[in-house]
Amino acid sequence: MTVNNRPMAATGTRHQQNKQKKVSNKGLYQRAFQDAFVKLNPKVMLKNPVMFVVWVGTIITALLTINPDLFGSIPGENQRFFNGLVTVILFLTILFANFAEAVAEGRGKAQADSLRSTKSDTTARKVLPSGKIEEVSSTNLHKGDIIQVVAGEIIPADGEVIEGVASVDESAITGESAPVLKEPGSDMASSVTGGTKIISDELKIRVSSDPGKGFLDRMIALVEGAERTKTPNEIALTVLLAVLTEVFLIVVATIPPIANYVGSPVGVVTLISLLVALIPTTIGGLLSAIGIAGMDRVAQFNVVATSGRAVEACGDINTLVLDKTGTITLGNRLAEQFIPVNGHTEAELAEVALAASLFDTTPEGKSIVKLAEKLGAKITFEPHSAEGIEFSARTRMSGTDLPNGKEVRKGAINAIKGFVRSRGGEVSSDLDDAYERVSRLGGTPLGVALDGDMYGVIYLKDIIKPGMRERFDQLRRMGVKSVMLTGDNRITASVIAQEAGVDDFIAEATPEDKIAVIQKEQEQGKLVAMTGDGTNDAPALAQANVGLAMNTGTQAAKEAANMVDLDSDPTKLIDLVTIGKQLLITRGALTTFSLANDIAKYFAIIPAMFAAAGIGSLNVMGLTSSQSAVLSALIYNALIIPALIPLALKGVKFRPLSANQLLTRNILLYGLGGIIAPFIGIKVIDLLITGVGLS
Ligand SMILES: Nc1ncnc2c1ncn2[C@@H]1O[C@H](COP(=O)(O)OP(=O)(O)OP(=O)(O)O)[C@@H](O)[C@H]1O
Ligand SMILES: [K+]
Ligand SMILES: [Mg+2]
Repeated sequence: MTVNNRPMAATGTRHQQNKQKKVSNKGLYQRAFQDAFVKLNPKVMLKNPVMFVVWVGTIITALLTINPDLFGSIPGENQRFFNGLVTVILFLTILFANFAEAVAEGRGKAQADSLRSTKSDTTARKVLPSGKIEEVSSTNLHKGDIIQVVAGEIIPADGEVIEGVASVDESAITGESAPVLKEPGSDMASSVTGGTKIISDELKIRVSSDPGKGFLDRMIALVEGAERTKTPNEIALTVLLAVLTEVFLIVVATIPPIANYVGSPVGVVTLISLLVALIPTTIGGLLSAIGIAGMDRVAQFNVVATSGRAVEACGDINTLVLDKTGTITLGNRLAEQFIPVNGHTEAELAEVALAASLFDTTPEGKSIVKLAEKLGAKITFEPHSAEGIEFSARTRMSGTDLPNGKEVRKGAINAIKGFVRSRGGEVSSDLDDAYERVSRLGGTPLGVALDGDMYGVIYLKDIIKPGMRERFDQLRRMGVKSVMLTGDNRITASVIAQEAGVDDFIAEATPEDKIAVIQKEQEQGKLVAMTGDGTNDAPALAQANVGLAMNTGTQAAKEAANMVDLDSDPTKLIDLVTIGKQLLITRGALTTFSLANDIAKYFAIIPAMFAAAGIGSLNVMGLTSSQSAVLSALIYNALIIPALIPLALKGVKFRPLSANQLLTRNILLYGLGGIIAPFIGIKVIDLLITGVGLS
């Protein structure tokens, strides 16, 4: 199964189509072709040691084309036409490698252009401390400034809404055309992004980023690859390839004395050809393209990664920490039923539940009000003289302080039990039956109390997202353990955990528990990924090796995380793990293939070199002539790069197997394939060039 055609990734697919529309492929290749020449600059080439050796080799063979006797003359060797052909093939090898990188960068560059077009310098209306309004350029807005934006205007900077309610079109950033409601206070809806457009009403916004440091600026720099630095894995592989190149350089340098000894002197051009054929040009030429394509694939899933390192880390994740509500379940928990206890009636419970939810703006709160009103409950106090107590993850309760001094609360069962006892009440024995009944259905039970008097339980119904079990099974096969973290009670947690098929769960978790769980895993040497959206998730997101914040989340969460999901779909972490693994596997597979190729090239060129010494029996491939053998090996060596560009960009087909199974499979496929393919390829090229009379 590949990442791209997975049916679950419905949002990803939709946005992929979206992005593809913005980026035309024709322009992409044209630009990449130009960039391939720009990258010939030796300063750029130096970053890639393998290709730099080819670059130096090309210059030498070019000189030897102009003056074949530059390094003295060897009979039958110094031929201008042959040298010229080698020069052209080596030059194309470099060009193909540069083209691979340029194509990989292309989509990001085009995306950056389209983002930049939404980012125009506008005039912003800054609200001065005196209350007066001053017009300033949006480039002069700083953190902490207060600005006013009205319908039809582009929001000039990132910020938090402090006044007003308005709908905002965020399609410039998310590709999602449905407008989003923005209002102050709530975690989900109060943060706005510069470059998005207000389509109704007006907002007062406190600017949260300095000029050039906004979300859009960061995103442009990221997709453009300006901030791309090699990841630790990539550096390690580059060093390995450089060492291999050096080893082959030494090996090739020892050939002339031996060749002279056996009476078959070898020319410089043939030696350079052998060197280029043996050094790992295939993986050397495709390495950065693979990394860039990984970042790009993440971007196509509408996720912004702040570094290639984060994308790679996804591939090495051992433990995935997810929260329950909204991640494993659909999360629109709606009140389904009131279950009275302690001798109260359903109507009494509905009335207290209504009072406790009057100021609760969460979807849960609103749904409780709706159900209570449907059952005929009425408010029996003056709302203006009552005070709403907001829900917090720490208290796990919300409610209302009534004008008559009484307090109504609703919340997690243990929290409500604590509240009732603290008000001198007793927990009635039928409460446990009620909450267990709800929990066994996988629902969230909320206890309702008025001071020390327990009224009953609200059943908040939640549904597990379809296909979760398969996704966790898949993760398990990849060796990734899933842990569900929830503020909900043990029974509900275990029911959902079992049904969804997670490996482990932690119930009644506080924000502190979240970070502790991650630390504990990391102490055992595990790499941990986590999703979250709230300010109280921020420390855990920063602690995790991969933190995926929801775009609807708070600024704090987004800054702490190293990835932001623009669609706010937490299950995307599963796709990211797949992309990360695919990136690592693709790199491994192409390295294996590249190195395995050497065997055939060796058998093609070495016999050719010593042909004059009469050891033609070495010519196991039966190639036509010495020159056609060298040229065929070099042409194969050059053509294999563009031939593998699609694989480097798309990634090796990914199967959810354990690391060991994958290794065995890939060594078989890319190792054996890498040994066999060039024997066939070189032989075919040899027949072709002999046919057209090139040699
Ligand atoms: N609006 C609310 N009013 C009162 N209590 C609530 C409200 N929302 C949730 N609760 C209770 O608080 C508990 C913790 O909720 P919270 O949303 O913080 O959970 P969490 O830690 O994010 O985990 P998850 O979202 O996965 O359940 C809930 O299980 C529920 O019992
Ligand atoms: K090579
Ligand atoms: Mg939650």
